[in-house]
Amino acid sequence: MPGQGLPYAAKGQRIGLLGGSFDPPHLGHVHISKAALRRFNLDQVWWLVSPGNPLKKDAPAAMEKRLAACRAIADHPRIRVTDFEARVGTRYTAETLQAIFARRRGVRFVWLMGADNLAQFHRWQHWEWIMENVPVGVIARPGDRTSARMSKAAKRYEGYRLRGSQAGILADSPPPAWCFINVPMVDVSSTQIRARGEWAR
Ligand SMILES: Nc1ncnc2c1ncn2[C@@H]1O[C@H](COP(=O)(O)OP(=O)(O)OP(=O)(O)O)[C@@H](O)[C@H]1O
Ligand SMILES: O=C(O)c1ccc[n+]([C@@H]2O[C@H](COP(=O)([O-])O)[C@@H](O)[C@H]2O)c1
Repeated sequence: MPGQGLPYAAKGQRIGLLGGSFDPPHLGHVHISKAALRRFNLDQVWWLVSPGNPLKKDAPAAMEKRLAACRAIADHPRIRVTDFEARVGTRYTAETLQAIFARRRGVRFVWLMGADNLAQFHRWQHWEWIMENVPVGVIARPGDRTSARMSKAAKRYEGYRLRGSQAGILADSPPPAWCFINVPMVDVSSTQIRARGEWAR
């Protein structure tokens, strides 16, 4: 089966998947990727540049523009950028994960997201399947810690939450397993950058 732009990973490696609109990418993405590499004991983080978030009504900037900006800012040997979702024709994370698992057997994946996404995770297609099929690492984000902790997904899977001190074993933990890590927070968002007129769609 062709890789379709999926980075290489050896069997047994621990890979964090950071899905995002990256419209535009910013230092918050770099910061949480580095924090995830360290705290979740990962070998790589792959940025999955989304063709378009199914819950966002406005289309993002062109894929080529976002990919180029991601590659420029993610200048780190263990962060890889891919347009895999556009190549396989999916924008739903559950489908993306199935496609990745089929192409990279024996690799240990962790789904990464900021706290704002945990707060609305129960609106994602097949969200319970996601929780039950991949460990999930959640990274603190300014303003979203409480709503994330009180969210439907957090409550439903509270019994499967690893403490922050156990973050290093998340990738090796059979799902459901998730972990919220408190890291120094970087208050930047793509919305702010677009509002300042520094990025055109
Ligand atoms: N500053 C940040 N701190 C923590 N997580 C972040 C931060 N910025 C982005 N993320 C996380 O990175 C992932 C991709 O984010 P995305 O590309 O949507 O950026 P964004 O800044 O949230 O964009 P927008 O403002 O357009 O919604 C999401 O899981 C999001 O929660
Ligand atoms: O699968 C879904 O239903 C779903 C709903 C909302 C968001 N997502 C994914 O969540 C990731 C973060 O999206 P965003 O726009 O907040 O960067 C990105 O990979 C999206 O495809 C996925």
